[in-house]
Amino acid sequence: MKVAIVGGGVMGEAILAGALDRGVFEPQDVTVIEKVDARRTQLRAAYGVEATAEFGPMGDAGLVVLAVKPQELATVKGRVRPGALILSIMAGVRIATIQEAFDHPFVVRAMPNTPAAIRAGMTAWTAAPTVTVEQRSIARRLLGAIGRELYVDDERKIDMATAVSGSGPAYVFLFIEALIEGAVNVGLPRAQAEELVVQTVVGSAQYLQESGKSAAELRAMVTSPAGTTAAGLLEMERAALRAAIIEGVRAAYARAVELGGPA
Ligand SMILES: NC(=O)C1=CN([C@@H]2O[C@H](COP(=O)(O)OP(=O)(O)OC[C@H]3O[C@@H](n4cnc5c(N)ncnc54)[C@H](OP(=O)(O)O)[C@@H]3O)[C@@H](O)[C@H]2O)C=CC1
Ligand SMILES: O=C(O)[C@@H]1CCC=N1
Repeated sequence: MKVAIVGGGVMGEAILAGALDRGVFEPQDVTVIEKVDARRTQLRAAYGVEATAEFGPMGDAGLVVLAVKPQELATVKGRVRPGALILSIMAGVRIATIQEAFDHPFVVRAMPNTPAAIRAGMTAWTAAPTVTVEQRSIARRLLGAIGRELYVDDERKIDMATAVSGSGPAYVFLFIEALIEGAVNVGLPRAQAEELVVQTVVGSAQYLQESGKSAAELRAMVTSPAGTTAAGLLEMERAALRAAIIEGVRAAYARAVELGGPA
């Protein structure tokens, strides 16, 4: 099957790399449609795929991945062939908008995240009711190649997932940056601070995944009576860290809905 990836940026490349690595695509079947000349050169050299600024290859593809920014959808002028699957990862952009833009019924909407670049992504996805069983299985295989995938039955949940797992890596990186600054603040050299913090975050996430316990239970296990953690947590709660995160997710969700335009 011929594949066209429209937009060879951060996410377009992550999907390409994962799919090639897992044998979901073969390089000779893939064309990346990318307007930045230097990116086309890089992608050709790194993955052995075709890369062009022309939209023509969209018309030959059985699978068209839309990985441009939501605001750039209007600049994508290609036509898709009957029976092809369009898989969009654009934040906020609704299935109906894509169906209308390309006059095409078969649309999957997915929300991956940047850890997809190392096949550790989390993708929520859904499909228009018209999408066939075979097309759904192509989507599942592709998204499974870049990490975990979760099918959701309601398109509104894609906007919710955008605010949680799509944007989530940025929240986690902000927390990591802050924890490193805290470590430096109490006197640790930066390189040691980074090593301590990164493994703490990786180990905590892994422990949560493998222990079968909830985050609240695991947090309680760290928090000794009258100990250091209780002192630290009290200050963070006083600074409304928990409320700030909840409000942040709500704002990201509102922005995803707004990007989709009026209902
Ligand atoms: N980054 C993230 O964490 C995530 C992003 N997404 C979604 O993925 C999409 C892509 O994001 P991301 O990869 O970060 O963005 P990037 O800006 O890295 O990639 C988009 C690329 O497409 C190019 N482009 C724009 N218009 C066209 C066009 N008409 N034809 C060909 N190429 C074009 C852009 O060029 P130029 O830079 O010159 O505009 C850019 O190189 C967005 O819709 C975003 O909502 C989804 C999940 C996570
Ligand atoms: O910030 C954004 O709009 C995109 C979507 C999810 C992550 N990045």
